[in-house]
Amino acid sequence: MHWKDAESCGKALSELAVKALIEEAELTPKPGLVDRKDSGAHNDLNFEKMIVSANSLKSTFRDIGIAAFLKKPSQELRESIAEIGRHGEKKMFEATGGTNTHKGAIWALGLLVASIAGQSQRTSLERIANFAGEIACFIDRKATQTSTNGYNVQKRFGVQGARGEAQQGFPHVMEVALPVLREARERGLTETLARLETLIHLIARVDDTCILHRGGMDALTSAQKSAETIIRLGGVSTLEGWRGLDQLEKTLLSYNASPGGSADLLAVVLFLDSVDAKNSSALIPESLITV
Ligand SMILES: CC(C)(COP(=O)(O)OP(=O)(O)OC[C@H]1O[C@@H](n2cnc3c(N)ncnc32)[C@H](O[C@H]2O[C@H](COP(=O)(O)OP(=O)(O)OP(=O)(O)O)[C@@H](O)[C@H]2O)[C@@H]1O)[C@@H](O)C(=O)NCCC(=O)NCCS
Ligand SMILES: Nc1ncnc2[nH]cnc12
Repeated sequence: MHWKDAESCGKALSELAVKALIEEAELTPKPGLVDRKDSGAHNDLNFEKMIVSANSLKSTFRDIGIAAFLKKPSQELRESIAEIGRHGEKKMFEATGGTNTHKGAIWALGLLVASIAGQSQRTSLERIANFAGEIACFIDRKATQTSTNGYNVQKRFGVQGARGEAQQGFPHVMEVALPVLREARERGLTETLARLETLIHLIARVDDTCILHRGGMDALTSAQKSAETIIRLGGVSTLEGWRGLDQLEKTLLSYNASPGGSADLLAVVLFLDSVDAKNSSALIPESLITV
């Protein structure tokens, strides 16, 4: 990809990132999560707050795109976007009155925005995800938070969480979710069902530290089994699979657990999908693309 300047790059990528967050929130139904219908396992959140939160992050993603413009993965880049990311988290908490809505999404989308902005040529999603992983592998020496929910859960259960997902180049996005979304579209599912199917595959596979933090390993195993059952029944487009969504919702609510990490990764999938779609069209005028 090649933009005219850093500002237009930051602005374009930020618009796509915020759009992905809004589309994730809008998807209904989503077991255990906030959607248009209800707030799932969250008593301090609702749909409007998710939208306010998504919009509050516009300047964060723009600034990350500007800071990373034509920059290769490096310690310096890692630390400069970490500072912008932390400022974004502050903005998110101000916008939501102190509730964590999009921390995992700021992390994942921030890294991917930086990766895309850094590349001087139109490139593949695989390369974008790998570059983001490389950036995530540098240590942020100025990191302030040590005892996060994710960190505590990683220590207790030995899972990789959001940090590992990014450092490995987003395997659940690239190898599970994006192929599921595309295959569901090819099968002729509506866009809503295709996205829901993608979310269910993520819940079945991701070690979501948000579920682990609230409900422990029992909650994670039960949620993954419920999601796997939906897949085994033929997915959300079958009557049995659709009915399975109720069981997944009941399972999550019985542990007061929410698959917030999977929701963030769905937003990542929607973001990368939109980047791919724009890659060959309007976002970048042909005259500005170097191949
Ligand atoms: C490296 C960081 C991601 C920090 O990670 P860490 O694991 O240490 O910290 P957490 O605070 O737990 O945040 C991680 C969030 O990532 C999401 N997530 C969980 N599992 C996965 C997974 N397997 N793969 C990908 N993503 C995952 C999840 O976010 C969602 O859940 C949030 C709600 O979570 P929580 O606060 O635990 O919710 P409650 O249960 O309601 O909490 P309590 O009220 O009970 O306390 C929701 O926001 C979703 O987004 C995890 O929360 C990174 O944040 C970091 O280092 N940031 C610094 C800045 C930076 O370097 N930025 C880089 C460029 S932008
Ligand atoms: N829709 C959603 N509901 C609850 N937590 C989330 N984190 C990211 N998206 C979410």
